[in-house]
Amino acid sequence: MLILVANLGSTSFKYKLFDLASNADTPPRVVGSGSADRIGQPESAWSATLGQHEEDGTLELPDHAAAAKLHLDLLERAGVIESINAIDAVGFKAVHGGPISGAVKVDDNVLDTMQRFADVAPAHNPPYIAAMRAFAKLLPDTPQVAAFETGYHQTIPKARQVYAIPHEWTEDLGIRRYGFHGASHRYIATRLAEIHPQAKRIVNLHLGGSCSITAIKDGQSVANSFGMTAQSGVFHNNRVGDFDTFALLKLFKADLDVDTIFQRLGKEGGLLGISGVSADIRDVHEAAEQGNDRAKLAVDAFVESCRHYLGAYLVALGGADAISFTGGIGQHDKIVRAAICQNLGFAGIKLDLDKNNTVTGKDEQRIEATDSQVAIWVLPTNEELIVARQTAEVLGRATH
Ligand SMILES: Nc1ncnc2c1ncn2[C@@H]1O[C@H](COP(=O)(O)OP(=O)(O)O)[C@@H](O)[C@H]1O
Ligand SMILES: CC(=O)OP(=O)(O)O
Ligand SMILES: [Mg+2]
Repeated sequence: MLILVANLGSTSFKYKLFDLASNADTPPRVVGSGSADRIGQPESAWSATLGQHEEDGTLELPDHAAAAKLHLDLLERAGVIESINAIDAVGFKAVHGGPISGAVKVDDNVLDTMQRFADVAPAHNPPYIAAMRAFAKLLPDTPQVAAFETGYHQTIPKARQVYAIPHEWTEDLGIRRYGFHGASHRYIATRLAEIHPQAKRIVNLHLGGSCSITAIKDGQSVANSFGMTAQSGVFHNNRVGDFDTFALLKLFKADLDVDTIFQRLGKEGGLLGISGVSADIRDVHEAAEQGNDRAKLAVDAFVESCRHYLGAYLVALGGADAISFTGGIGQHDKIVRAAICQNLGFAGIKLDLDKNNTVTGKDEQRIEATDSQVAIWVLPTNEELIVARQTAEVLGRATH
């Protein structure tokens, strides 16, 4: 069974094409994969692995649709599949389904619900809705599954779900913390259970275009930094993160209308807002190195934002056996990892700077000092594998 999993990140397009054997003991095989970064920027670097063959290049003015088309064409051209009609199902790492959580077959009700929540998921729901519609046109008979990110976080205790608001808003309108990045946090929890089974208390830092931190106890999510929406918690590439709701009153009084305020908080905040340079941390570091004070402030504030939740979750878990870094920044940014781990010896967390500097980001590596009580992992995430398994499950096929 060939399952294509589409991961439309806030800054990237990623996909994997899995061949899932009917035998549950055979692990899914990736027959093709690819990515494109800097979606929405002038130029994107893309790469693809198509069987034994690798290719890369650049794409001008990339959006998710252009990146998806490029990769589907490459799959056909490289002969990995004869035509896209060979794909048996498409799984989406969907984000906000409001009351719909976990994995479900995409139908009009799912699309309508995603549309109703598009206002609170502006960076994610619109491109997913567009992609689902585009695939339905291309492959009208191929089933689609949406694996909503909130599913993994259903184990978060109520006291960490509620906002301190009139309770009828929570009960009647569903205004509460949901948590996102469920596929990634679930993958890391599952993977660490295999390669580091002694680690029962884990803080996983998924830092990418969107950033979130999860406290994991015995494999389950018990806290996640995202709230009602994927704009909250640790701040993001260009989205605000945690913010004081009453500060909005000052913005209204400054004669800004609601749409403008939310547009700017959702597109001109985060790393971009503070630095004024870029939403991509690679550019922000470069500017900071050249002496740009706002760029340096953006990196420092980002690190503080991460340490805030790391500290909170160490308390929630009563200490950690392991912390792990994943996502584009988590896997590749040694400056951020080192700054987050600085002076945490009191909590048993000590980084080995040499290991931190030489880690590939593509392999599973440990970077703690020999006298650290807490393991520090850098782990490539594999959200697509989780979504492929969920897709097969929804469509009624047993998988490994
Ligand atoms: N080699 C790198 N070094 C440092 N940061 C990187 C690198 N590659 C990507 N990033 C950061 O990771 C972000 C993308 O992370 P990713 O997890 O792919 O994002 P998303 O899924 O949210 O689109 C980029 O915006 C950039 O800030
Ligand atoms: C919330 C979420 O899934 O974010 P992203 O796709 O940007 O990583
Ligand atoms: Mg992502």
